[in-house]
Amino acid sequence: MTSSRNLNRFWEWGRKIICVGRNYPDHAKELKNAVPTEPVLFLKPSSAYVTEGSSIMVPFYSHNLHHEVELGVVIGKGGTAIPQNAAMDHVAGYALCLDMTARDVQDECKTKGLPWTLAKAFNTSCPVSEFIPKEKIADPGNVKIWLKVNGQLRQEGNTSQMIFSIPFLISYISEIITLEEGDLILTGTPKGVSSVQEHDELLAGIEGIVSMKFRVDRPQ
Ligand SMILES: CC(=O)CC(=O)C(=O)O
Ligand SMILES: [Mg+2]
Repeated sequence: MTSSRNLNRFWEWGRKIICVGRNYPDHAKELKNAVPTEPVLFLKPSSAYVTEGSSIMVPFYSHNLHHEVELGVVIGKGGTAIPQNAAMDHVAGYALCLDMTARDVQDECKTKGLPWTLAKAFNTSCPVSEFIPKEKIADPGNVKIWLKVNGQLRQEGNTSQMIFSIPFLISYISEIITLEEGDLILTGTPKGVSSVQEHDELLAGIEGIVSMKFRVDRPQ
């Protein structure tokens, strides 16, 4: 069945944003977390989306907002318990994404054993690039992603460093949470996460494929 909605604007669909944490060993280590043996999952609401031309807003309750550059996978065909060998048939394309994280709040949540919602799911916590059709990335398991703050390189990694591959993640997630057309999976961040301030300019890219620019602001 074909959909009347256009996946080129997947962020308007209001579907799930499923995030994978600690999927790069060097990032797990920089935050002194154990390297996971099973994917760490959390969710963002669709109100977290922000696209170029709008600003990333620092949540009023945070004083340590971090960038996390990640490859996003846009689901084109839904499914439950999708086998790994069929997983890529469910992918419509990709997007470069930021998993903006209120690190001070996340640290407090971890200490208190509370969920990460305030740290990860606030408005504008998921900046995204334009939609990248599947054919434009021949091997999503081998692309370079990077992020600069005010012209300074802070993050640079390759998706080949991911602990859990995209087919594995689609299969694993879909056994627990049914995937729907328009869902987005954030696949985790490489090392180099750091603080951003009001008025900073974030420039991020997938080498040779896409780049995107966002400004950071604070609500008045
Ligand atoms: C510790 C984290 O915030 C995990 C995360 O989001 C990641 O990408 O890794
Ligand atoms: Mg992340």
